[in-house]
Amino acid sequence: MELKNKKLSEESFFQERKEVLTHWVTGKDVDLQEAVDYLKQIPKHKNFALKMRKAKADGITLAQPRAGVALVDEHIKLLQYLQNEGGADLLPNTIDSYTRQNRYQEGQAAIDESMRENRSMLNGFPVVNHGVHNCRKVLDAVELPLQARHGTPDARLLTEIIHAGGWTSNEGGGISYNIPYAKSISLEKTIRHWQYCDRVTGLYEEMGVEINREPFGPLTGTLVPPSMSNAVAIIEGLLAAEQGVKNLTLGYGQCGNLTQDVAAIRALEEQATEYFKEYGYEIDLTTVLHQWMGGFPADEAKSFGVISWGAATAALAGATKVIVKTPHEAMGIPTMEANAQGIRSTKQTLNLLKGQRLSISKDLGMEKELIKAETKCILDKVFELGNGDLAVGAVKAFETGVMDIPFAPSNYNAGKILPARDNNGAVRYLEFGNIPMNKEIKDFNNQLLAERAKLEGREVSFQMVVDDIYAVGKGTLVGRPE
Ligand SMILES: CC[C@H]1O[C@@H](n2cnc3c(N)ncnc32)[C@H](O)[C@@H]1O
Repeated sequence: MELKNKKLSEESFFQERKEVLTHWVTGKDVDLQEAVDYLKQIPKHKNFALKMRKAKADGITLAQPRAGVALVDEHIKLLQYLQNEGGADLLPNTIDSYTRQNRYQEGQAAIDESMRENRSMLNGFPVVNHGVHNCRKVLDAVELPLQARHGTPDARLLTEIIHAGGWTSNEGGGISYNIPYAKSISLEKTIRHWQYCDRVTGLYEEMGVEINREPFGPLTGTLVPPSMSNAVAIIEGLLAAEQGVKNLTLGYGQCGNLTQDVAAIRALEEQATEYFKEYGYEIDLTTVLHQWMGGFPADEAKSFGVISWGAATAALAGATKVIVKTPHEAMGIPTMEANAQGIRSTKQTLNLLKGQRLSISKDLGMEKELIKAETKCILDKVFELGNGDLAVGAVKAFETGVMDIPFAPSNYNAGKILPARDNNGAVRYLEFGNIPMNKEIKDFNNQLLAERAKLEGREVSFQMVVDDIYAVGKGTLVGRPE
């Protein structure tokens, strides 16, 4: 399987598709033309791509939770509650861990057990087991667009089923659903799997159905420097565009310093637009900010502080969408009620900030240019490593540590990078590993960390990283020495 960043040919795609649809019995219900006809009759207010485009045009930030349980009827009740009591603008279908690993047999066993126990024995909705018609049943039961949110390295059958089932958005990507989610699956494999997923989206677009794609921005969600996550987002956006994807939401995980987070979202949108233009792709681009993805305070009142801060950051950045956390984040899967509270808290803050934006200050402008310069250093090297082929370059970039995600479980990740916060809480590179930043950028990062060390009366060290990882859960942003 020679990997290249080239639109899959009809012949090779449909050849592969025959096999993909046999991965589980529910694949037999996927019929492309029947699905297109079904998708074309879905009311417009239930199309994810249309709703994202309108939100961007209206300059508003939409709120979307995560949510998923094992059984169809309970899942419907949950989504209806988040729609009606939470006030969600978009609905998720968070998919369970068995499905994410293509372990459908165990998914079925857990469904059976959930029915016996009358409670969800899965941490999400096992969409492959439930199949196309149950996806449509879920869509019929709500008044909002639906998206699949998961962490699936091989999402080919999942993608076929959700779109035939009327869900008009899919999260993920060959890098963003591998490096943070898997231990020993090669990037060649997952980038190729996600070229297939994107080609499915491209095919629907060519047949007149708009489908939204959203690479997974936050990655490990643990102090990921904005330029590294923006580089991954832009790469996955370009790979998707080559397969015919037209409607893209690029994402970013909130780090906590307002200037840096707003700068990161603005840099992402501007730089992605520059790359799409340079490579000749017409993309309907929107952005999403994920509320803080790191450790949360256990105290529910404190968690609302974190949630509201994420909502405010998304609004002031002008992000098209914000992914909502809940006051149960420190415990695990939230109850329906806690999930709805997270949405209501978020919407209250979004409404208070409606129309407000962080004005372009000197600091904001400088931070945005820094992030774009750092991201360019990375992407230039990726294209060089691939001799111009982005897919090949991405694989080689991880092999050589040119791209490196902090705290990722994957054996394909170098793990030489170390992040830490500067005195204002902005995430900086403490160790660059093999990441190809120029001297000016390295000196600037080192200087900011040295300033923190001086203030704290300690050396720049790994202890800062550890302290920053626990800080938010303990109630601060910067992990100051005790
Ligand atoms: C990406 C990780 C995030 O997804 C959340 N999450 C994972 N599975 C579910 C789920 N089934 N329902 C609600 N939230 C969920 C988890 O709490 C964490 O905030």
